[in-house]
Amino acid sequence: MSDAVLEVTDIRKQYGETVALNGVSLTVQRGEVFGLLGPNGAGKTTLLSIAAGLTRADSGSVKLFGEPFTRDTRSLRHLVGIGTQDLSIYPDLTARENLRFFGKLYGKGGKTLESRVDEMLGAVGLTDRANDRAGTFSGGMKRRLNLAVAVVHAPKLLILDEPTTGVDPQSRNHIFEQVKALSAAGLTVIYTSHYMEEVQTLCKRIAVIDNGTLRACDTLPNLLKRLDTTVRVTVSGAGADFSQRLQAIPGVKQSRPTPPSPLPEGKGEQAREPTVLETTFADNSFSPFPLGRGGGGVGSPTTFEIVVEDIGPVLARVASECVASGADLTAVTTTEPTLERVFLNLTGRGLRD
Ligand SMILES: Nc1ncnc2c1ncn2[C@@H]1O[C@H](COP(=O)(O)OP(=O)(O)OP(=O)(O)O)[C@@H](O)[C@H]1O
Repeated sequence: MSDAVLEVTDIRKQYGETVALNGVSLTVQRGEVFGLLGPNGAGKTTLLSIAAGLTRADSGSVKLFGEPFTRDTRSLRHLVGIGTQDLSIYPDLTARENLRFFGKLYGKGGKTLESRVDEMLGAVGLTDRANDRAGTFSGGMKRRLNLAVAVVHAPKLLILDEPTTGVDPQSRNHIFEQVKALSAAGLTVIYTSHYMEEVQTLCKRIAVIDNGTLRACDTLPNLLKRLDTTVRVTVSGAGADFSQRLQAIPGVKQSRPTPPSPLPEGKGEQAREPTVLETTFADNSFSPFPLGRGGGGVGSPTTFEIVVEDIGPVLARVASECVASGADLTAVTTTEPTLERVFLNLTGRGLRD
């Protein structure tokens, strides 16, 4: 049996002139927490809504647990739970009534539903407020209840569209921990958020969409490998040709005297955006490159920026070049690749609203 819980193939969706999805295909595997990232208006909610059977695609197909799934498919609906970006809960119902309502909507009832409702209230920390109207809740409590109603019918696939937006750190952490617990219990989760650290921590694989198109879909380590590393090398007493010497080191893709920040911007997957490992040693006495201390050392320090794919083999050569050119190596600064930089590399820095 296939391990694919959700397979979307070549999904297209247009709202008037706006192309929300322009042929998106992806597969979510059983048991994984799958991250979906994209700037505002990228098409995430539209995709999730089609995947959950709430919106009809113009073309393309959705399979849920290997079965064709559309807005008209009733039999598979109970397998999916969706925590919508705009809250689904009813403000005039109490927390308990909301949970009962959504449970019944999916065909649950009786003692099983009542005990599930109690379980969910406890899981999201709302037992004490069970009989209060949801409209009286704080933003964090509403978000927690929104999560509970998404899973009250015990779905097999949980889709969460920005579940922690607009909540305080306590509620955010609570929701985050609940998602981890649900995942540990075997639920497959699709998680979309603008908080990169949430996605980086939770998700096994991550898709990035932009302008209705899938830009990348891979594991976090593989996404991070797309980035080059930029190393800032500060030396005193460097000769005029020092940048060229650095450029000549095997593995150095680019070298130049200190450019203005920010780092050069890559475009799409063709360009690998430089990133940096923050490891600065400003004090020469702690320099890990004692061999790099040449006899020169005169003049004010100059910083060069080099772009490398793999920092390891290059650093020793940088130190050797300092010795050879009689310069003092005074600092090396690098920066860790992050999901945020991968995201910006894939989607650009232009504002989207
Ligand atoms: N019901 C609709 N009618 C018209 N246009 C829509 C509708 N829903 C979405 N759109 C448009 O489709 C595009 C994709 O929107 P969508 O909400 O899917 O993006 P998103 O990635 O979820 O954005 P955000 O991060 O802001 O929630 C946007 O240009 C949006 O304005």
